[in-house]
Formats: sequence, C-alpha cells, structure tokens
Amino acid sequence: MGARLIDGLALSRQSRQDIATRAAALTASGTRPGLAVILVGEDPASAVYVRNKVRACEELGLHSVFDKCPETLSQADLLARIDALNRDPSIHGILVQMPLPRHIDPHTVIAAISPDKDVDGYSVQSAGDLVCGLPGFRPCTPYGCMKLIESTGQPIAGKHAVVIGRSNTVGKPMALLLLQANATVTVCHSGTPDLGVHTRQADIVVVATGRRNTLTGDRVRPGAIVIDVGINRDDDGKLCGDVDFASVQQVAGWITPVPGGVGPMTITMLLENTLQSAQRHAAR
Ligand SMILES: Nc1nc(=O)c2c([nH]1)NC[C@@H]1CN(c3ccc(C(=O)N[C@@H](CCC(=O)O)C(=O)O)cc3)C=[N+]21
Repeated sequence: MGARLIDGLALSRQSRQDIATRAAALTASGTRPGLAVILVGEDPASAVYVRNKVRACEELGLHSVFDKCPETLSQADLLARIDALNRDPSIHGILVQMPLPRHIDPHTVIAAISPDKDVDGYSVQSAGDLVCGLPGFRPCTPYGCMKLIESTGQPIAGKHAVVIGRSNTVGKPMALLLLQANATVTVCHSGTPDLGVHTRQADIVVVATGRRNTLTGDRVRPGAIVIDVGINRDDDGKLCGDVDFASVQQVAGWITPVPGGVGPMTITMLLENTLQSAQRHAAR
C-alpha cells in the first residue's frame, strides 16, 4: 500500500494560476501588486529561496524589487531601506529574508515593516490578528501547510493534530491555524520526553524541527496525514525533510515530499498575501 503523495508542486501550480488571474484583474483596474525582497549577506540557501520568490513574482506578472545588500550593511541602513519601501506606493509587500547577520536584531527589523505590508506575517500585529481570529497576514509556511492538508479532502474539524516544533514562524502559528479549523491540537518540542506517545494518537502531524528523522514510521498512526516542513541535507548531500520518508510512507495515509511539498506552497502563499495586500490597498 503506502501513503498517497501530497503534491506541493501541483497544488502550487493550480493556486498560482488563480493568483495570476486575480492579479491581472487588479492590474487592469490600476493596481499592480508589488513585492520587495531584501537579502542581507551571501548565505547560499537564502540566495536560492530569494531568487525563487522573485522569479515567481515575474511568472505571475507581479511587480518585484530585489534589494541585495552586503553582509556588512548596518542595522540603521537596513531600517532606512525598509522605511523607503514602507512609503513606496508601488510596493504592497516587504520581505526581509531570514536569518540576518548577527549584528542585526530581527525583532527590530520586523517591527520596522509597515504592518499593512507584512506579507511574511511575522509582525506582532499579524501574530495578534491570528491569535484573535481577525483578518490579517498569515505566516506563509503554516498557511501553505493548511492548504496541503485541505487538499487531501479530509476534514480537519474534530481531528487530533500534533505539531512538532514551536518556532514563531512555523510551529506556533501552525498550532493556531489548526485550532481555528477546530482541530484538537498538541504542540510537542525539544522538551517533550516521549514524542511517540503523542504522534501515535494523531490524525494530522506537522513536523517542523529542522532535524532529520524527527518522525519515524513506528511513531505514526496508520492513515495519518503527515506534513514535512523540514529542509535538511542527508549524508549524501541530498535535500531531505524532518520525516524519515521511507518508514513513514509505509504507515501514513498521506505524506508531503521534500523537495516538492511545503517549500513551493510557502512561496505560493507569499504571492497570495502580496495580492491580498494590494487588493486591500486598492479598496482604500
Ligand atoms: N523572511 C523570510 N520569509 C520566509 O518565508 C523564509 C525566510 N525568511 N527564510 C528562510 C525560510 C525558508 N523558506 C523557503 C521557501 C521555499 C523553499 C522551496 O521552494 N523549497 C524547494 C526546494 C528548493 C531547493 O532546491 O533548495 C522545495 O521544497 O521543493 C524553501 C524554503 C522561506 N523562508
């Protein structure tokens, strides 16, 4: 048997077609959605992701600005660049790629982005909107995970969901989105003594620890939906997730691959948030 694959590339392709159609309509009515991406430094993985984001904008007909800054950029200079983009009417979304060099404080940088251009959903305002169930920007990775889970056609309400990881960017917002969809939610983390006790009860497992082989088949309930947020390299240098795909795939009902699962949907939801921001801007 084996799990059915949740194809993040196929779902991305469908969703991006829909975003492109809505973006074209908004552009025709006078507002072309625009995204600014700031990269500080030379981290090779970050360079790949940022390039993918800018390319996705171009493919969908969105306006994009790519600001590539040297590793030595001062925090004051970064804040000045953000301030200019905050006031630029052609820009509806601002993304500062993480991680930042050590001399720059990420919280200060996120707080400098105008809350109505926070398409990453990283600001305290966006986090508060999510906690309170108000409309606002949802963080792209957990937002994409929700779309991947929904694409199975299985109901979320009433299900037991286990989130492994508690980061501000993935674990915490993921738990809140699942809660909003009426799942019963357990959050596990590095201080959880026995992960399997929880994951064996789960109808849905989202793994976001950044560690290979966090979840193995013996800790999965037969038929469960497994979403793998991780991006790691195995001993051969090949891209792999946080899930031991070979063993989990034999037990689970559905599973996302790495690559081709959560990654492409993260970028798709960034485009969706940018479009929504431009729509809100046009309505004002
Ligand atoms: N301000 C900010 N916003 C982010 O959204 C953000 C960030 N910083 N910092 C880093 C993480 C990571 N992230 C990814 C997005 C797409 C893929 C992606 O497309 N992955 C492809 C593979 C790409 C490859 O070949 O390496 C896939 O999974 O199929 C991966 C990772 C966004 N992040």
